[in-house]
Amino acid sequence: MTTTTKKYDLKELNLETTFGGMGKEIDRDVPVIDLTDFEHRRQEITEQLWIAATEVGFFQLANHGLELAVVRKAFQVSERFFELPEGQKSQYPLKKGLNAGWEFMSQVRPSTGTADQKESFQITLPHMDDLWPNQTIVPEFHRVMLDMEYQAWQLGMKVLSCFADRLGFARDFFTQAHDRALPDYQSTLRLLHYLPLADEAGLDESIWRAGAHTDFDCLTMVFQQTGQGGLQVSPGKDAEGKGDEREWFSVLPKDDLITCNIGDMLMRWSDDRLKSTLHRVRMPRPGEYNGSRYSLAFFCQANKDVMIESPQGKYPPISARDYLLQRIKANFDAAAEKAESQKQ
Ligand SMILES: O=C(O)CCC(=O)C(=O)O
Ligand SMILES: [Fe+2]
Repeated sequence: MTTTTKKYDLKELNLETTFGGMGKEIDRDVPVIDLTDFEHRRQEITEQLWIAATEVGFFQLANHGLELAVVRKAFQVSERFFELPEGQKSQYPLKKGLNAGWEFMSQVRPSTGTADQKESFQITLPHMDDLWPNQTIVPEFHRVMLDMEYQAWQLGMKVLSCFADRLGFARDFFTQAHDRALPDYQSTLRLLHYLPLADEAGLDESIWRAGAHTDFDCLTMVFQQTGQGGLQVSPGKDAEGKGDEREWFSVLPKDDLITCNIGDMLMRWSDDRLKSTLHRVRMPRPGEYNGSRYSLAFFCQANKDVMIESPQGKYPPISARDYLLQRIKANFDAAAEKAESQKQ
């Protein structure tokens, strides 16, 4: 088991350093919540979301209204992007601290201390000026991703409006806090490509497609493709010191379901009533499909100038800007420091 001993300012980050081990696998179902006829069934759906989010922290949305054709197109275009030669992709480098642009194996999770085996391209609308591949480089990229980003945002706000109701906030509280029209908007659509594995590769327990972590945001919506598994969830983030006794269950990917989880911002905003849940993406094991895995994730991250204030004062107020910056720094600085020291 690999653990790092670094001390962070945020409670969430110090906890994360204790989560890196394999643990043991259990079977558990993720609650599936059917959004059919949302406006008429709002109350019932809110109850189901609340139970799933307070008890498990993970749930899947069915009949959510986000067209499958849009999602499939976004996957296609994302694959076209990742197929580009490295020299071309590096024209769109990740902007430090802004969640915009392309990175390759640069995310080191505090839980594992090793780089995630993946590349990603992040879309955060206010920072994209020079980052859109044009029509000849990846046809339709801009149009398809804008459409996907908008539809994901709309659905995210619908789900968050249910949590707002239940928390006693105005129904549009989170929509205001994630205002797409403002320059400090910082919700992110992330295209992910987990690298294929060589056939002869054995199992290295310190290497992960995505090391164990909780998300920084309010709500994450992950789109996955049938047959490309690996996402695992550990219920009960707060049970510290479990080491290899920590339990993990796998989430079965399905094209028409959206896998959602609560992130740390919403956990703070709800005085820990809503659970931000630990998860990871494991490597394929010998004999399993070991080709590329693609996923798309939309992170509902409150606008920079919004203050995250926990109603019962469990956490000191912090701006969404400062909160996110600390989390990004903890994930990306290790790789940057290493690259810098290799240059010297
Ligand atoms: O790709 C996945 O299935 C999960 C991705 C994830 O957890 C993340 O990017 O935060
Ligand atoms: Fe995540």
